[in-house]
Amino acid sequence: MAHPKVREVRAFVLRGGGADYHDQGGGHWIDDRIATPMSRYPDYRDSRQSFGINVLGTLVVEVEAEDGTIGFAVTTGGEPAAFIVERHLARFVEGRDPREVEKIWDQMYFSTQYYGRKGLVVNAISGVDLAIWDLLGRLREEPVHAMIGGAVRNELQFYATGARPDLAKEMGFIGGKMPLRHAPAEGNEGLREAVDAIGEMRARVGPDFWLMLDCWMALDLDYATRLAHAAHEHGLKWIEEALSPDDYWGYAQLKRDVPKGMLVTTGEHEATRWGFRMLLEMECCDIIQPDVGWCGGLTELLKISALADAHGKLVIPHGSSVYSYHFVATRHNSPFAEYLMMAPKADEVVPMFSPQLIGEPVPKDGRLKIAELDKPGFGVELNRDLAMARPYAR
Ligand SMILES: C[C@H](O)[C@H](O)CC(=O)C(=O)O
Ligand SMILES: [Mg+2]
Repeated sequence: MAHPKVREVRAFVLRGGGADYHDQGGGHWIDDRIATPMSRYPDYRDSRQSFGINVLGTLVVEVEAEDGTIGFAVTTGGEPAAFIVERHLARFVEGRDPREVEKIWDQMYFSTQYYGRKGLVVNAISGVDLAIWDLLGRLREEPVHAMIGGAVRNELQFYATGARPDLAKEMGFIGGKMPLRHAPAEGNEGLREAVDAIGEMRARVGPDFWLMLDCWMALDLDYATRLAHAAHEHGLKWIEEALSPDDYWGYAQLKRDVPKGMLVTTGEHEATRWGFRMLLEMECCDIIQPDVGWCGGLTELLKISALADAHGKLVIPHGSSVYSYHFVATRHNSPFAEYLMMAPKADEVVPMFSPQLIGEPVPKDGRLKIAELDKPGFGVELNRDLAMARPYAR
């Protein structure tokens, strides 16, 4: 059957929120004091922007077919990722049938393996892969979830990440994940403050609401274990990304040492089936949290998810808005999704990738009907009123 080939791949850079959700203005909870691996340096403790968390900005990838249909995706990676897309990856997509997602992915990954494998390069690959899936959906007039097996439920349920799990509860979410503010360099006093903050939040949300803690790679094994035990009395459901993503051994030990009933989660900074194989085979966690815009795209997430399923583990993707929702709809081992509270005070539900996407669905009462995803591709449009640069146009 004839199918339009890809005419051109284009990579743009955009600033200000959106897919680079850490690129927010002043006063946003996400740039408040949050524990990070850089917290060991007092100069970089108060704001993650101080050490450059938002230097990259958003990457927009467009893939245009010969008939003029354009698929697109947004992720992080900014200008360096735009270079990789235009000057390296585009050659494996242009002139190709977009249905060859496997071959294209394979060629993008193995041609960059000598300088890639994780991080920025796989981030760039993810952007191209998602844009191809969006293009395929538009060409076939099918939502992405229908092309990857179809929805297994009628609606998605969400937990919310943000500074105010108490408000998330009022908004109908099934749980709230709060950021950890203090890192090991701040000593036992910081640990006590962290546990008190969890206790205070528990008092506000009551005994049954899921309460989780995001540690953004800030801890060492000893501190994470002590924190987990101290937080257990406040019914902490899971401790997330406690350690460096490279410390598989530490995660395996932490999972053995946390109090019974507390879950260990990680994986938002992990990539590809090979990275997740380490987490799964070494029994590092209970839930893996790949970010579809960083882990290798949807083509790779499907493999990661099958691997997790075979290990009896849940896949709850990190953030990623519609790019996650279409996936979560289709997998029994993804029973709920994350919603990142992008309102500066975490006090209202706003589109996660605002202002970059138009028509981005948001949870209502902590839920989203799959019918809202029933549009071609990922079902969103790019806000073309925003200033986009194409630094590496060919
Ligand atoms: C709140 C966390 O520090 C981070 O910004 C987001 C994240 O890790 C998550 O949503 O999970
Ligand atoms: Mg996290």
